[in-house]
Amino acid sequence: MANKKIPRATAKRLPIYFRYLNVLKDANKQRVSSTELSEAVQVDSATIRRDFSYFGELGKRGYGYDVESLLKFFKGILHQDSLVSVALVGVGSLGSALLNFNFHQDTNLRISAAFDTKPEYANTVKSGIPIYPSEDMVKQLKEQQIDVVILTVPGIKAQHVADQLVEAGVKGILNFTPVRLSVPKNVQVQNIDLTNELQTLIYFIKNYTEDSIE
Ligand SMILES: NC(=O)c1ccc[n+]([C@@H]2O[C@H](COP(=O)([O-])OP(=O)(O)OC[C@H]3O[C@@H](n4cnc5c(N)ncnc54)[C@H](O)[C@@H]3O)[C@@H](O)[C@H]2O)c1
Repeated sequence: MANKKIPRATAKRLPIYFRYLNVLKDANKQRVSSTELSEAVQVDSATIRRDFSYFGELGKRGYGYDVESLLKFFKGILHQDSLVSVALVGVGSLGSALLNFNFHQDTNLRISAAFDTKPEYANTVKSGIPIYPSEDMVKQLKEQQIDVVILTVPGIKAQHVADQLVEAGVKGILNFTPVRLSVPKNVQVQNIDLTNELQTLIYFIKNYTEDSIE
């Protein structure tokens, strides 16, 4: 069931559900109704039911959802039951901020290695994370069996680095550069474009009244 294809929009909402379920667990709540969940995560209850339906019967009509079992289920689906090591390439302004952030709370994600071309960064430690010279990148990624990389190099270097990441067997790239990367089909790229996000937000503010938002 974990390998079943689900829509991308549903997949993007799973971490939101997971985060809120953790909040409920910390508050010792044993069950949650779909209305309560809907209000907390700001996703309408029909969408939640449809999202959950991709995974079979997760709740009972009139009972709602059992927090503990739903949390256990999402942990498996989101691979949160084991530590996931992530690497970061490009320790500049944005890269340094992300190293410092390092996904501390409530996740199993850790940046465990960083790479940069600047000789002065080579073999130093920043925010507790070792920085390796980029000549060692392919070897280190293979040795440390890192599948996921955060890419924060200048746009002009992005495709070249992406090619090296593919060579190293990386399966997913969180791409902060403005470049649309060309990678084989078995490699997933998630583009984070802050300008785009901001423009979308402004578009929604200008074009949707409160009544028309789903
Ligand atoms: N700074 C922001 O707020 C921001 C926001 C959104 C997106 N971005 C994008 O993120 C990327 C990084 O931005 P920045 O402001 O941190 O840039 P930056 O110039 O401060 O940092 C880039 C770092 O990448 C390193 N680098 C260059 N080539 C490399 C290579 N081949 N391998 C490994 N490291 C290499 C550089 O030495 C440098 O330390 C850019 O593509 C930028 O467009 C930045």
